[in-house]
Amino acid sequence: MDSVRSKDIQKDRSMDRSTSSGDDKLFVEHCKGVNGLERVILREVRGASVEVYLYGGQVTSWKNEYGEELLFVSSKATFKLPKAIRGGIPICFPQFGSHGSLEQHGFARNRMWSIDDDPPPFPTNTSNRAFIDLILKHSEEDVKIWPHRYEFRLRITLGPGGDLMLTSRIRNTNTDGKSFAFTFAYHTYFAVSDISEVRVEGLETLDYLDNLKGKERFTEQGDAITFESEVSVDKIYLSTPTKIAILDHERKRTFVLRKDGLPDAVVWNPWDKKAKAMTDFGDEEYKHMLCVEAACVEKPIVLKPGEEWRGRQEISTVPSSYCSGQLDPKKVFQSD
Ligand SMILES: O=P(O)(O)OC[C@H]1O[C@@H](O)[C@H](O)[C@@H](O)[C@@H]1O
Repeated sequence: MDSVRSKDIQKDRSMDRSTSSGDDKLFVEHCKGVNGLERVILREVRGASVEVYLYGGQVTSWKNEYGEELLFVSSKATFKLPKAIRGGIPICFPQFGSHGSLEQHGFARNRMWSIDDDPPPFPTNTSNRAFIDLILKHSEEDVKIWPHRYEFRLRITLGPGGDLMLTSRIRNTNTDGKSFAFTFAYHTYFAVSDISEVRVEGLETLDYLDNLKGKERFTEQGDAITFESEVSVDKIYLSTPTKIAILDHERKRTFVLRKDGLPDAVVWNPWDKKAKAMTDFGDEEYKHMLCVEAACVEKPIVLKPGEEWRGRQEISTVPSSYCSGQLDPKKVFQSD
């Protein structure tokens, strides 16, 4: 679907060569993580870092230049196959949630991904040195549950300013002429000081499907979304703007999420009852996390053989000591 111009191809090739030089070890370190699982650490000169597990192709840590953790990972996360790691940024593919016949959130989050040493050209900003390319392909086992061949390439980049970018490129490699359809999400767990101090801006007045009410469609009323009603929240906002802001008043920090190719956004917090029912989640941890997920759920993406889809999420933080009215996500970006 996306065509890449030859100029971009040349630029990318020269960049890909530069990333194999010795000093790039400063930016990309390969090591073992919890339970001996393969892990990659991306570092930027000012001190920001990102950790990625090949298990699930999953980001499990994103720290700013002061070493503060910006993502939530449960203290009870197992880091053990076949359970997905609870926290960070699980990849939901080829199915979001229970919207289909596959296991919840699809299988990409509990498969072992590989490093993609020779990714096809990729138009990127040449100042980005800290990035890793991962790939997941169909296995003969998976073809039995989802009868399609695909190549899923994931580039994870830590920008010089500490921004975290994830770009997915999914290609239909079926040889039987069949198209396939999938739904998708970057299931990002943001770390927050106290859920009752958090507001989400950019989703007000939109339609959403309520997962807790049989996926029925409603329209969000009122101002920005807050979490004080002492019940779990599990909503799929439809056709959302490309920028969403998550404001943590207590910590005076705003997360800014930008997305492309992903029209929907899921907001999830399990609250206390569901938290207690999850074996890999602490009873009180719901207070310190909020999932805001760039997603494509309502209208599945359909790819013909040879076609490729791209979906991108970029997250960054800005200090927030704003008061209401200044919280327009566009303004947050302009000050970036
Ligand atoms: O426990 P899981 O499979 O990781 O899912 C967690 C939650 O993920 C959210 O994205 C879904 O909207 C919720 O319905 C779900 O409960």
